Amino acid sequence: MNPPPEPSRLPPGTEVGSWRVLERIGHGTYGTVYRVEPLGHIGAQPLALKLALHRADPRFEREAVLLSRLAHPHVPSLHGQGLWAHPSGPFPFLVMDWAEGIPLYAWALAHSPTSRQVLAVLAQVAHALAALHAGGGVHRDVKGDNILVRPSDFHATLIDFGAGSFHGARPLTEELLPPGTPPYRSPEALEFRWRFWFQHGMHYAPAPADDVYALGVTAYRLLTGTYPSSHPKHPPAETLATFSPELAKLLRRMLSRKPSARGLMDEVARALQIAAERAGPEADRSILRRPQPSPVPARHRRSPARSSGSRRTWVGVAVGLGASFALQAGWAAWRHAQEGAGMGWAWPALDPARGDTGNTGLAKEALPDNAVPPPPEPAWARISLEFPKRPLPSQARPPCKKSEIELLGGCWVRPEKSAPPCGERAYEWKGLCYFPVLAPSPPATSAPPLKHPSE
Ligand SMILES: Nc1ncnc2c1ncn2[C@@H]1O[C@H](COP(=O)(O)OP(=O)(O)OP(=O)(O)O)[C@@H](O)[C@H]1O
Repeated sequence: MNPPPEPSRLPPGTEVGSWRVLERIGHGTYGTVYRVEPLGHIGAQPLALKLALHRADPRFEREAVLLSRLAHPHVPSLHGQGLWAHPSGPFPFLVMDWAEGIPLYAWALAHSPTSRQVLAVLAQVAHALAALHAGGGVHRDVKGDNILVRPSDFHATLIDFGAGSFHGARPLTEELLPPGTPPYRSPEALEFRWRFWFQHGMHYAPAPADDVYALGVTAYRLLTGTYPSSHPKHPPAETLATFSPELAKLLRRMLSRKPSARGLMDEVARALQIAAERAGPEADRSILRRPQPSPVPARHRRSPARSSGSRRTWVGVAVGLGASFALQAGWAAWRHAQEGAGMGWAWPALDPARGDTGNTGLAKEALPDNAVPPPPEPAWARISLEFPKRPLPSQARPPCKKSEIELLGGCWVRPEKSAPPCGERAYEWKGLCYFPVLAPSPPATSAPPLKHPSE
């Protein structure tokens, strides 16, 4: 007898609930997605069936609840859910609308969209998120990989609500932070982790403002090919100067450190839509250009492996609400600014064709015993935490130990490799990275063992 197929490798023809597998389409950290058709309806409109990779994964129930509550043209509708029987135990699955399209960053690379088209796509996603927020939900994993754009008409669909949550949902993990993808986490979420590092039972309460921030990061990466830094002077003035003031303002607003300054998703959606509708003819130029070949000093050339597939470079877009909109070479300008600053030739830190594979944050304990931990965090360049003006609540105060450094009233350690980007766990101060030294916990409490920040 043949062994039963693995949930990640169902052959065509396999029956799952009332659906038949036609083709395996894609997979993420938690699920494999198949194109399916309803049993007994050969040739019917295909649907997407997402089958859990882990038995009894609670994220699937979450995703089903959120999808069933939302009826929106830019969100797949739920058609059904169930459990796929396997000798090792049941695997949850859900069936939803088939979303034709390719992930956002790959779409931009393949289709060289105009500024207007980019704005329109972002507006569609923002409208979908606004509907979710209006119903008391949050997505918590907004990023380019979770936005599919249909090449024929640039219709966008927001997918993967498995990391989402809604009012009244119980936390699925013991982690301080909910699931998410590191570069897209809001500053307040990162601060929360540091503030409550020691405290058991604390959970960051996800808010719509987190999704607004993540959409800002998505837009930023789409437009510049890189992630924003939380450095106070970021985005650098020279980068923003290459965008129209209106777009720069919108980006800055979505990426504000203060959640209330970002505006509601509904407002963001309307601002993006108005910008897309009213932009002048300059907004009809492509946001992507091929770089002019220029002599590159051999020592600064990228290795063939890293440069393959990224021979297009990103330029900024300039669109906005006013009469005059101008497209300019934002990324190129940024790159030249870097060169001018003595940093040498640099291709974008991120390959625009590459997504943000995987997310993190679902603690192992939230998954049943057959679960493997998610893959390591992907490379997330250019993230650093802004240095706090006062010591953190759980941070050691002076006198600091000999190996520590006293800065702004707190004790810090500098890792050996301390050049920014410092990552989401270290703070940047005057071009170097620091970890706060945690104060010893009071003897009376039963605090968990000390974790080193780099763990
Ligand atoms: N409704 C859909 N229609 C068509 N393709 C889809 C649909 N939903 C998901 N996909 C494809 O399947 C892939 C994996 O789906 P999804 O991102 O939901 O899985 P995941 O395991 O939750 O991912 P992650 O690792 O980001 O948590 C997507 O990147 C996309 O290519």
